[in-house]
Amino acid sequence: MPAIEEELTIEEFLAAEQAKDLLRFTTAGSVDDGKSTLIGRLLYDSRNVYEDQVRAVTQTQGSIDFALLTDGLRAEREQGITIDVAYRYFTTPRRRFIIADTPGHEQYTRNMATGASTADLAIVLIDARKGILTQSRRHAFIASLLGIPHVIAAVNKMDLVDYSQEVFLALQQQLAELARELAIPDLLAIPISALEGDNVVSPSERMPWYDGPTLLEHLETVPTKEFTLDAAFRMPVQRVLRPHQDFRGFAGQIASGVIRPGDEIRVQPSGRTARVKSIVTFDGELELAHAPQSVTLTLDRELDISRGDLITAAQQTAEAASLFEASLVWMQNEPLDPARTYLLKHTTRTVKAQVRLRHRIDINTLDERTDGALEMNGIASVEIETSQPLLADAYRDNRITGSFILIDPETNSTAAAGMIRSISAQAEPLKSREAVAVVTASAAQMRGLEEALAARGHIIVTTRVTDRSVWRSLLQIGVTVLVLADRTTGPMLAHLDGATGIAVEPLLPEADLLLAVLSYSSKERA
Ligand SMILES: Nc1nc2c(ncn2[C@@H]2O[C@H](COP(=O)(O)OP(=O)(O)OP(=O)(O)O)[C@@H](O)[C@H]2O)c(=O)[nH]1
Repeated sequence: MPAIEEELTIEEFLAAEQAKDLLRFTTAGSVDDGKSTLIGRLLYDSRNVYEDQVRAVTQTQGSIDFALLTDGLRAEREQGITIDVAYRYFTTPRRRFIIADTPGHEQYTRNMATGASTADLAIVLIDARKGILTQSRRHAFIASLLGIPHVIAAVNKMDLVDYSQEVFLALQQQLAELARELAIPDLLAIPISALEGDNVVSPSERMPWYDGPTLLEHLETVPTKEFTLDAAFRMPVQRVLRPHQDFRGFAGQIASGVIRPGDEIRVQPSGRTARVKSIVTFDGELELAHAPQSVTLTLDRELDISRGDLITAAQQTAEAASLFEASLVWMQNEPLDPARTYLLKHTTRTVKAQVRLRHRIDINTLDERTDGALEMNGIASVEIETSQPLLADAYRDNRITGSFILIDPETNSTAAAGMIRSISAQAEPLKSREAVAVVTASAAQMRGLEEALAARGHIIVTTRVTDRSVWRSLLQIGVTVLVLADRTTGPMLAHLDGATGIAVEPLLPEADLLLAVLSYSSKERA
């Protein structure tokens, strides 16, 4: 551990640590490429291991087994972690780091997706003797799929190729091509020897031809906040706070962007705007807040805001959509079943979702395949339709409002991680009319449907199932009438169909709730 410098009190030391910025990174490599050795070397050379941990892995001849060091640390961390990713923390004078270390070679994709979902950077290990293998391509592909902005290709075991510049340059060129092919914006190749310590923390004397940064130097200086600060302001509302009559605040974690008192915001889905009056935190009011801080906003006017709403920059709003294209990384044993309804958790909301498989991606060749099922560790392009609209962005614009997880409603376990690729322009399965009347038995169902319709710009006339005369007259004046019926009221619709000349057109035939459009059949009109 780095020694606490004499002149600092413990409080000062902790405050200094907190003030340092944080880089999250993940590591990927094939078996025996040297991932454990590299992490051990990185922690040891940057003085982030305790002496007793070092003593335990020092061999009789005095050399340290770095892989064993990592495995020891890994075993300590693995207890109680359900998914197979160990998060390891270390710090240098310039930055704090969290490594999402993904051991286990079987469930690589799933683990990598879990570990990498919040990563700023991925280290892909390559054995200098073997070159770029199918697995290296796969790791780089997953990094690009997950939108990790920075990739280090650590060309390891340079000691076994005599620290050859030619070997490295050839690999560097192939890696640059791979980066172009996968649209990875920043890929840096670094020649290292994890075992000997070359270019990991200290520059290598055996590779004087290399004039780039060492691995740690690059980790310490690569930009981290570009996404969260440059992106449009987004804050999903977690709670509405109303401790007394005079205070009403909206609490949540800022997903992206910055906010200041006086900024104009918009609340979605209602679309209403207001200005930020104050930004309240435990430590007092702020003049500026940014992702990923948790804050409470107060506004200059009363707006009806509830949990699950999204506060955005007034002019840069998210899309309200219930139909979109996404990439999925499948994470559970049972393959995707398109006939089932899954739960979809997106920021602070959970809704029901239907998933249609477009094609799977062969992760080794990157080919698209329309045969076969989407199984554990598989990646696919899918179309998703949700029961209520999400307030979402494309993943490339926002990694938080652009991502979601699918939950298996039977087991409550995570079925898949998803990234929104595009929000469909045809997210308009309802007939576009100026007004829509909704007939429903329950207020709870009503609220969900109202939101969905409002988000699509419909005007809503509310009526009850029993108010037949009301919706019949609405039909007569040409208003689209939607009926949201459940299993008890559903049969009533079937009865309608034959007896009254009103056509019933189910919109979501598979859903638990029957959503149908009513119109007079042509027979009746004629
Ligand atoms: N010569 C040489 N050997 C290395 C280097 N890095 C790792 N090794 C050796 O390669 C073997 C595999 O290393 P590990 O660190 O266990 O590799 P790994 O299988 O990727 O690690 P995990 O999958 O994380 O367990 C070990 O025998 C290491 O000593 C290197 O830079 N040079």
